[in-house]
Amino acid sequence: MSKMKKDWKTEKERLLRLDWEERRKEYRCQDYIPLDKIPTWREENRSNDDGSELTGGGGISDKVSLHKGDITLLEVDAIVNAAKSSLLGGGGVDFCIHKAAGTCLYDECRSLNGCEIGKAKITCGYDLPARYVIHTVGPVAKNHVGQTERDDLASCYKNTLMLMAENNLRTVAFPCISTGIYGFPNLPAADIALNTVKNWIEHNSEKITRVIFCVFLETDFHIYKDKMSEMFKGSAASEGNDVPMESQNPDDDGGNEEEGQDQDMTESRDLSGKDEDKDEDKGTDNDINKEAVKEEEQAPAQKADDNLAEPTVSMEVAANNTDTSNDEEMKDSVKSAEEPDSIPTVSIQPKETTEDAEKKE
Ligand SMILES: NC(=O)c1ccc[n+]([C@H]2O[C@H](COP(=O)([O-])OP(=O)(O)OC[C@H]3O[C@@H](n4cnc5c(N)ncnc54)[C@H](O)[C@@H]3O)[C@@H](O)[C@H]2O)c1
Repeated sequence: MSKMKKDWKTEKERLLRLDWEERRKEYRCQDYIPLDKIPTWREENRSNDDGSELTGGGGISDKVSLHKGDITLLEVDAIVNAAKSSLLGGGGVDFCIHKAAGTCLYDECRSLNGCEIGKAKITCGYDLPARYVIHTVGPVAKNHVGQTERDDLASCYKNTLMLMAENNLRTVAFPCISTGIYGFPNLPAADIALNTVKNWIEHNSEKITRVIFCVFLETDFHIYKDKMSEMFKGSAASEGNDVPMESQNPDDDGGNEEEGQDQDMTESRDLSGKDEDKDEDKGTDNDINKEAVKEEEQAPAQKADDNLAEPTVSMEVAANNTDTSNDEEMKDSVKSAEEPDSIPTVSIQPKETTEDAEKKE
């Protein structure tokens, strides 16, 4: 039975008025993960192997978590989408978020007129357990990481956190931005993510309760675990004097911020076309980062409501989705995801546009 088409503005207003209890009745998936089920780094790593108390990093280790799993299940103020510049959905985590949020997310994204690399834009979370989605566009690195790519990736994390603070949101989950299709090597990406977030929390700790690094690949889990163990090891006496995070990648400076650079949180690269080799979305989706996609585990099924079978969306399926720069195809692929157990693996004939539908009413 076709569902009544919801107007995203009305739906957004209604949902954002609800408290958590009422919101929970609206989640598409009932196996959501509440924040209190995600331990902080300190809670999870009470002591070192030799039993010594893990300290250092001051309050930061009480404000960050490492979580391996599907970001669409996390019940936080906002989850971050590694989006494409059109914001009209695609594959990977972008596909999973749109699929779990429903078509209102797509409709609101269309009203945003895209997003520049390194910048961030916010929408409602709709059917997700997260109240909001912050969409950010990472750099296309294709395994080439120059200063531009490092700065752009750092800007994704900084601008997302800025947007969180501007909207008085306090709990956020990040995927490993740009490390999938956009081909940013996992190690330097993790360095940049952890150092940028750490620097931001050090200057804004009263504005944030929790930052969750939500990894999906086993590779990333081990990279983040090692780096976070390093970052938060040390005596109380050296509080705030964390071990600097050097990339283990010899030819990478790890994106460590210059002293004082982290004061300017709104900085993102000037996109006036100065950077000829910047190749935003053209052909990027053909550069599927085969390594990352090969290792992908099955994304946990999104439990829709009872009468929908539990489609399993693997990164492979998501990654092989036809590029949906054509917004109608994306809309259809999200819509069909709401119908019983259909996961689009081929491009779908564009149906009527939103405007056509409205004309009919
Ligand atoms: N054909 C397409 O249009 C197409 C195909 C694949 C990906 N994409 C996406 O790729 C571009 C962004 O590249 P990217 O490397 O920043 O993102 P990405 O390719 O989605 O990978 C980013 C990270 O997210 C991880 N991930 C995947 N699913 C989940 C999940 N459910 N929960 C948590 N983490 C997850 C993934 O393993 C990787 O570590 C955008 O165009 C976006 O649409 C597009």
